[in-house]
Amino acid sequence: MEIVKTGIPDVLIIKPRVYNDDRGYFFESYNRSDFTAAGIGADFMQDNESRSMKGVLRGLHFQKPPYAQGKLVRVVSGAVLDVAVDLRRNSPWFGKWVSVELTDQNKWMCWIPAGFAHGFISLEDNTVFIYKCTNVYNAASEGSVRWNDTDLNINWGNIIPVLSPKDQAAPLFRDLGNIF
Ligand SMILES: Cc1cn([C@H]2C[C@H](O)[C@@H](COP(=O)(O)OP(=O)(O)O[C@H]3O[C@H](C)C(=O)[C@H](O)[C@H]3O)O2)c(=O)[nH]c1=O
Repeated sequence: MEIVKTGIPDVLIIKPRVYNDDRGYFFESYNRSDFTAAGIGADFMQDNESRSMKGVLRGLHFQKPPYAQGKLVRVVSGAVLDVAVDLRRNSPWFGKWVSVELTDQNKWMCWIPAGFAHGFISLEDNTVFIYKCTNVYNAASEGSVRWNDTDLNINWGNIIPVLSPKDQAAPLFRDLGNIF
């Protein structure tokens, strides 16, 4: 596998080695020793899956400490533009964002450490998004930030987004307070 640093060095793109043959393909989607050696979450505690029609935007979400989550995300069907926002106040990239297109064709994964808000917009119908989390779900610890916050100025592309009422009403970045 190839590990690629993004514009925020702690957010990594993992490009797995895909073995194609007449039957189809095979690749290792997770390998504890290789991923841990690359600095990617040691103990994952929960796996999640969601399916989204084209335009669905889920995010930007995080869980507050002590339930902060690192996420190893990928697409098994369809395509997303995946976005991570640095919420770590002492980070040189505080308030900065990176994005990467994850598809069932490139089979890329993205590692988003704890301390980031995460979200994606689905680029195709029936996009199935799966991810490993380094902590369990804790509803009371959930936090979010507005997808189109002008201080963040995230480029989500040209698809008109479809959001949950919760995400439509997410707080502004400037109102988040000191979380990480
Ligand atoms: C996240 C989560 C949700 N739920 C329940 C709570 C709701 O009744 C229902 C849908 O939750 P929500 O609308 O928050 O789902 P998404 O909008 O896909 O949330 C995710 O969106 C972005 C992409 C993320 O990075 C987070 O992992 C996660 O917040 O599932 C659970 O039971 N367990 C969970 O871990």
